Amino acid sequence: MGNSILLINGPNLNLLGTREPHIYGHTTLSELETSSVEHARSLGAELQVFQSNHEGAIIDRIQEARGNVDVIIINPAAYTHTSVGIRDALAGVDIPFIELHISNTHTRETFRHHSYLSDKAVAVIMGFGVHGYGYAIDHAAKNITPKKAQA
Ligand SMILES: O=C(O)[C@@H]1C=C(O)[C@@H](O)[C@H](O)C1
Repeated sequence: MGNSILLINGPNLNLLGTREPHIYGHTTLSELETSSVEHARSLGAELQVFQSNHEGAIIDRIQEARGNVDVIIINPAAYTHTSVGIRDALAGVDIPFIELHISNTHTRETFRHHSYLSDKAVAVIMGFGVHGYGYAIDHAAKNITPKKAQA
């Protein structure tokens, strides 16, 4: 069996498809999650999906991943720019993660230019729209060796 991947989407991404489609596109969260699971499976990997509008719920889900997830792909959405807690949770579980954004945050408001996560991420993917999720899954499935395998 290939890598176990956890995909986490943060606040307001449950509105994908109708939320500012000129920025985030017309794909719904359900469509995105379904295609992501199928894409991971085609690469021999297993993908779990999670979305929450609540910082603590995201932190709890990250903590639950310790010992049973090989790679995390996270679009923290607005919490990218505010959350030390999510940063600390990712560091605490010691699971490699890819930070993902649908938009190129550096072309947007200045408050979106800083991320509390990027310096700890294996990689940051942004600006490719929802196609970025496929790119992240490709890398997570094919190019990241689980830490347990490194021991
Ligand atoms: O592009 C994205 O996926 C990110 C999504 C959000 O909801 C914003 O708060 C971030 O600033 C950007």
